[in-house]
Amino acid sequence: MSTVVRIDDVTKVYGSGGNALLALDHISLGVQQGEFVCLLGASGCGKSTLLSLVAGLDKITTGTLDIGGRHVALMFQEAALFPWLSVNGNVELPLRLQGIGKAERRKRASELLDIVRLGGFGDKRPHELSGGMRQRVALARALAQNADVLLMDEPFGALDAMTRDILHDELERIWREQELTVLFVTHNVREAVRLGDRVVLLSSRPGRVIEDYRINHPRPRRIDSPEVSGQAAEITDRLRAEVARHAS
Ligand SMILES: Nc1ncnc2c1ncn2[C@@H]1O[C@H](COP(=O)(O)OP(=O)(O)OP(=O)(O)O)[C@@H](O)[C@H]1O
Repeated sequence: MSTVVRIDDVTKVYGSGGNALLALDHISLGVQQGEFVCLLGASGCGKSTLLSLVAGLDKITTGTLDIGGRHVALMFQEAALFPWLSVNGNVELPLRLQGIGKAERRKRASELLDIVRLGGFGDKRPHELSGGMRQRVALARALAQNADVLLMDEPFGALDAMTRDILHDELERIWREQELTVLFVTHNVREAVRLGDRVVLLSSRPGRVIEDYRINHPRPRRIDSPEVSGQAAEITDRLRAEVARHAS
């Protein structure tokens, strides 16, 4: 297995002088090809910061971060679809930016919408869709970028539990079928254990890696299974201890 994302001793400081804020403190983390890694931690511990550094949206302060020139696609809690474009138009946008011609774009968008089980919805506008459907479109649009690594920042955080549960199943299926590498930020411990091959626990700010759990329960997992619940309880205890340590 090859390492797709290599983060070595990375520190991130926002601002400077008296306003300097240490967000990430000597983080080291490797993500292997095809791995599903969840980043978990208390609010403000730097999860989104780490994702934006991997995405190249911001610069590290010290250390090294190497993604070997690979392409990344990002997905956020809000689908951030263009409201004036149809579903097809939104999914086709990255294809258009890749210089793919109209007929091929339409064909590919249709395949991608089938993958996220939205076949037949291509002519709808984002406002005509539910929150879960909009996240499916956002996922199709991310897949259209043909990226090696999918970076997801609480993509299901705004959805109701049932919709989230269904999208966990869908994401797991797509991750396997498309052989994706996923780095997934959440503060939902059960969600992390439901989805991850690994759950990387960050300390309260400044973020440091305090545990790297390997989750070996067979897939597909149920979020309410005894295995997932048991491991989530163990990780929650560790997280609580960390938050309490930080607060004292
Ligand atoms: N652009 C920025 N400029 C200054 N400070 C920032 C910036 N972005 C984030 N921070 C600070 O860095 C710290 C880490 O923020 P970040 O959003 O990465 O945490 P998080 O773990 O994703 O939080 P949450 O779970 O609440 O979304 C916070 O204290 C935040 O206020």
